[in-house]
Amino acid sequence: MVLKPSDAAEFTTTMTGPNALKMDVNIVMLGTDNVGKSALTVRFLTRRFIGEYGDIESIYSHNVNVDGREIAFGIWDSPYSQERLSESPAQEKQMQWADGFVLVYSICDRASFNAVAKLVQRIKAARACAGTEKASIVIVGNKRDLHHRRTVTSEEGRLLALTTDCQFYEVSAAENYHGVLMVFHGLADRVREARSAAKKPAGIKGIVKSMSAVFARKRTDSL
Ligand SMILES: Nc1nc2c(ncn2[C@@H]2O[C@H](COP(=O)(O)OP(=O)(O)OP(=O)(O)O)[C@@H](O)[C@H]2O)c(=O)[nH]1
Repeated sequence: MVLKPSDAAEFTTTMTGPNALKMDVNIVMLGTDNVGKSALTVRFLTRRFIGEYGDIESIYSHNVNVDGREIAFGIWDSPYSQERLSESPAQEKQMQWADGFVLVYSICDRASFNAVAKLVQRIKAARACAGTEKASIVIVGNKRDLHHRRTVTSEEGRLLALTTDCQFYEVSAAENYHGVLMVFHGLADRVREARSAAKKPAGIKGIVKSMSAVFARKRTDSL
């Protein structure tokens, strides 16, 4: 099913608990032009690589069953525009809607890699500012089949992911369905973990806080 971005607010993000058997995951695809955002999306949705994708902005919905758990993916794929990579009302809307982000660069295009590095920081800052749960981000180096034209090494991609607490995959939307599947399933796992962590009490600080609350209540009770 394809929705228009204007339907984004109506596209529910309900979730009945981190261990529920059904889970909704909204994903935004970001990256500079021609890196393969649409190719990755279409590969995941249809298992096919069709070569040319046009410039239509869409939100796709796609249900899959992973290890007995149903995941309802919403995937927002928009053609590259400078506006989407910088602070803007359009980006704000995507930030609020998204549970996770797939940040795509081409291994043959260093500028696209640099743009991903900036995007990671921007997303983290926006989430921290909004006080929402930790951003779940997957960094994807696409066009692995074009290794003879590579300008970004695998190590650089891996290091960026390691230092920014993101997941990392190098894939070829053109040649390998399984790698693309791993990207989306991996991101769904991260989203589930982030939701579980957000529900847990805040470690030792949380325990001290709740004990203080109990003792404070006892003191007032005995007065
Ligand atoms: N060789 C190769 N080409 C790819 C791969 N993925 C995408 N392409 C090609 O790269 C071009 C751009 O792909 P798109 O999926 O349209 O890229 P996009 O990031 O959505 O681009 P914008 O819509 O401009 O933002 C197309 O010609 C694709 O066929 C890949 O893994 N390998």
